[in-house]
Amino acid sequence: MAALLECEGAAALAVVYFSAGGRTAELAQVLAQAFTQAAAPLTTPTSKQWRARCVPIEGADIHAGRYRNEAALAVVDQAAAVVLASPTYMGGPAAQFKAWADASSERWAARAWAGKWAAGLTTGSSPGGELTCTLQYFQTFAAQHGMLWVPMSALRREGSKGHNRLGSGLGVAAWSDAAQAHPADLRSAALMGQQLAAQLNQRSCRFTYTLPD
Ligand SMILES: Cc1cc2nc3c(=O)[nH]c(=O)nc-3n(C[C@H](O)[C@H](O)[C@H](O)COP(=O)(O)O)c2cc1C
Repeated sequence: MAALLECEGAAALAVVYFSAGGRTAELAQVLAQAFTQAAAPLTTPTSKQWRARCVPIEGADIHAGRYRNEAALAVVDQAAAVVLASPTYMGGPAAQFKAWADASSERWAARAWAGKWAAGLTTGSSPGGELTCTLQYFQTFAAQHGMLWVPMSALRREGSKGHNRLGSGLGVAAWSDAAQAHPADLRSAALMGQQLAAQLNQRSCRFTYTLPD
């Protein structure tokens, strides 16, 4: 099998999230903002401005269990990287997120998202609430699409400037039993945004394949 690697200059990040109570949304927005800020100095006069765009998964777009919002899916088509974000519900992503993921199956068949970068973010009310299971699902989903996984590279750090409180390597794992996201988790989300900007600065690649006869 011959594989042809194509590199593109333009890049943008889609942050796809479901959030019922606002904590995942808060983290997703901080991540997106940190990406856009970190990417701004990387923009050249000839390249597109690198921006992150948040794509909320709305319950109103789910009909009889099926997610139907082609415009929202198309945001990912245009992006070079995607962040998959959902609260952990019963040890996995929320059903609303899964409905969105299932709606990407035509793109899976067309290899439309292959070669994009992907990262994950989840929230829970408990530090031992199987957050890792949700991140593992996101990684599996990314692999099915042929996307390239970006792990959480920052180690656990305690203290007033701490981050990655759970020492997660798979992605941003945040937990709070309060009404808002924890400051350390907001820093984790920002770090992931910065990391994705740095990743895209190194290389933005799309793959096409020539299958054997
Ligand atoms: C149906 C349901 C199931 C949940 N399951 C888990 C779980 O398995 N693990 C956990 O840590 N938290 C669990 N939670 C708590 C949520 O993950 C947590 O409140 C999360 O921060 C909510 O995110 P949001 O504010 O973005 O909606 C669950 C909440 C609901 C409503």
